[in-house]
Amino acid sequence: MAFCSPHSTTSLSSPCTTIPNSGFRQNQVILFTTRSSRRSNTRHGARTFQVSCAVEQPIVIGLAADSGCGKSTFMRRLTSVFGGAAEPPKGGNPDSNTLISDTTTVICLDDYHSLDRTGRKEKGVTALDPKANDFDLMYEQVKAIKEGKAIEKPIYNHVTGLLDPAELIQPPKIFVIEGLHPMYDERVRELLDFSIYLDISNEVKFAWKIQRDMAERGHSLESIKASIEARKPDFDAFIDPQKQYADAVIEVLPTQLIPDDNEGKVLRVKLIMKEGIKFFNPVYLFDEGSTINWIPCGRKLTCSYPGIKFSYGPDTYFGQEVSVLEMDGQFDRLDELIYVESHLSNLSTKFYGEVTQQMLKHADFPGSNNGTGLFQTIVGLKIRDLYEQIIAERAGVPAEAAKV
Ligand SMILES: Nc1ncnc2c1ncn2[C@@H]1O[C@H](COP(=O)(O)OP(=O)(O)OP(=O)(O)O)[C@@H](O)[C@H]1O
Ligand SMILES: O=C(CO)[C@H](O)[C@H](O)COP(=O)(O)O
Repeated sequence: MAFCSPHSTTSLSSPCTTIPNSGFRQNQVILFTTRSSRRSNTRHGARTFQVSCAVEQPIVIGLAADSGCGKSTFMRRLTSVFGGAAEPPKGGNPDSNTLISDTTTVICLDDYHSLDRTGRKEKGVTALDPKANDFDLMYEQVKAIKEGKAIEKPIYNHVTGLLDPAELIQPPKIFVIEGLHPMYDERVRELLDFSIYLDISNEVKFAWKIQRDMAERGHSLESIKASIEARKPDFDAFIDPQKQYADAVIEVLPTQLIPDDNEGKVLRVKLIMKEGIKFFNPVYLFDEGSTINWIPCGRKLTCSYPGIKFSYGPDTYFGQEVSVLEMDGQFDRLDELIYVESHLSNLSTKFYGEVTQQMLKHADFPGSNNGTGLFQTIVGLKIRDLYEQIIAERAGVPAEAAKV
């Protein structure tokens, strides 16, 4: 059996053993290419490892949204679809932003901030500004992972506001990059097998921020307002435009069921799904391609005021053909969701009722009683399906044979 050593420069085709104490898996040959020389010393030597042997080539998913818009919640739902719990890297930095499960590794793109909190303040730029982020390194490392190579990714520490020493990330089956800029850089965008944008309207964002930052972080109403206002120009310039590139957009708006509602508690949520994406068939209600309005409240679905309304139909989004599924209102009883599920098609479930089961399992997550939770769960199932189809195509077998 071949043996890999840290300074090996040969690529071996035969299986190789794990480097002792390195954390590397079996069947990987590692060629260390230290790139710390071109990094500032605050980077603590981010490195790219070349790996050969029979390693997996991950599929790469991008999830874009502003801070506090539900990315972590979405990631927890996605991981759960694959059946595992996600945890930070074992024995690593307690402030790591990475979450690893059996199938997925989720990294936070804040780790590619090139300026720490003080640096941003000195230069007068926000974290949303591309000038505060290292897109070359982001591209290099996402590409390396996609090629099945391990990386040493920097860590941005949200507690201290500093750039911490890098952490080792192995290529998983599914690699998710979540954060402010997954679709900003064209090179990174090209590496994505699927992309999602969480588009939270200003009114709703404000309501969620108040809820979290006042209740959990002790911020004042004025400081929350000021922070949203301060971010807005850069959000509009650099974050929001990414939604045109997303394969699926979850748009969250105030309800239309309550006139002049400004509480932001009842939500109208749209799932905008691009047509013509390989391995992604948009979900539909009743009849594919028709325009449908459906009020399911009545004998089979309990609805208190203001009720629930679904809509579905074709549309265009940034000049591209899309299907849009919309839910306005909220569920009173989550177990009754099965009634709605039975009227939706192309859900990519493995058994009847899987959407309802997932939603019930995470009834305590934010948004479980409305379209945010429902559509996040559906997109999670579509990603599982996409993964299985890509793996099947690579292996030249029918998709059924690659089911996880
Ligand atoms: N679907 C939802 N319905 C209601 N509130 C929500 C929903 N999703 C998120 N929130 C609110 O927003 C907060 C942030 O959610 P989450 O941690 O998932 O977002 P995030 O984008 O990962 O945030 P950050 O980038 O700041 O870590 C939650 O604590 C909750 O208050
Ligand atoms: O928009 C953000 C991404 O989640 C953060 O504001 C950004 O990462 C800066 O972090 P900090 O709040 O620690 O200065």
